Amino acid sequence: MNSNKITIIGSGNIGLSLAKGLVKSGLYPASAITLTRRNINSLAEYAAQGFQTFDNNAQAVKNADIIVLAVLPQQVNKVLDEIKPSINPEKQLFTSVVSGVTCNNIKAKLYDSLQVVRVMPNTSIAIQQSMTCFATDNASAESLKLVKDIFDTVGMTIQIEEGLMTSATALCACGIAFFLRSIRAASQGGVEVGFHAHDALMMAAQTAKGAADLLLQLASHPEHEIDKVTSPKGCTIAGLNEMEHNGFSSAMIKGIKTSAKIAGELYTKE
Ligand SMILES: NC(=O)C1=CN([C@@H]2O[C@H](COP(=O)(O)OP(=O)(O)OC[C@H]3O[C@@H](n4cnc5c(N)ncnc54)[C@H](OP(=O)(O)O)[C@@H]3O)[C@@H](O)[C@H]2O)C=CC1
Ligand SMILES: O=C(O)[C@@H]1CCC=N1
Repeated sequence: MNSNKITIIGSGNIGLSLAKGLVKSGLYPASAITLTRRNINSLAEYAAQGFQTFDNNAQAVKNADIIVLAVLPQQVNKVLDEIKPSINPEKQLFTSVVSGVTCNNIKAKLYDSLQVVRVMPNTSIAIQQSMTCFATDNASAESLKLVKDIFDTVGMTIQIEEGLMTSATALCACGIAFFLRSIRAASQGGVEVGFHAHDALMMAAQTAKGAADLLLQLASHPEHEIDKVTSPKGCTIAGLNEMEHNGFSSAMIKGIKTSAKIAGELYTKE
């Protein structure tokens, strides 16, 4: 178990998913994690589980070894102004999951000497299945190892160039929604061909999980695995080609490009 203390500023969807994942992984006890939000009543159930909860960000960061910024991009500036007097740039490691906010944006508001690591997890971090990308322009190898070790316990990690963080947001963080919608669509197709909705959803989800695991466990290429499914003159190629004629791959590619573009513009939007 880790001995350092984490403060998550902005305990909404991703902040709470992270907190749950870290406790589930066994790396941190709930008591080592501080959660903040303005509406602190919404955190009552987490306080009951042993998390520290605050509605005062400045107070909440004082004893933290690691700070995780998890508010919306348009909420960042106000929060950074609030916590600046309580930050110790020589002792604390600052991480941010906020889309579109660069390490330099954060240092410009806080301290140049502060070590900042941008981290892009997704909501499956709550069940230790996140694909988490991280990047920095000034953190030490030791700090990066600390971040990697933490996020490795709640899924897979990859260090990337900071310039690719908005692309990572689209592919991996927004990606959860894209794949969920694909599964939902598959289940709706399943209902049309005869299954009850509940069964169809479970069948589609397990099929998607199996497809993903074929790639992850066998290090295989999708088209190689697709070739094994598509019997000549068969029903798979007929269905797949019908989907492609209707823009299946194109829709996913265009959606990811749009999300990446918007992710890069979020900080400037108030
Ligand atoms: N959702 C996702 O899958 C992912 C999101 N992200 C990024 O994470 C960030 C948060 O997204 P998400 O969790 O979806 O958003 P949410 O709106 O669910 O969470 C933001 C939280 O911040 C709290 N908050 C707002 N202002 C303050 C403040 N001044 N002090 C303390 N807490 C505050 C809000 O609670 P209250 O109003 O009570 O203060 C809210 O719970 C975004 O920047 C997003 O880009 C990154 C990866 C994945
Ligand atoms: O939709 C958003 O802007 C955030 C960032 C990635 C996932 N959710």
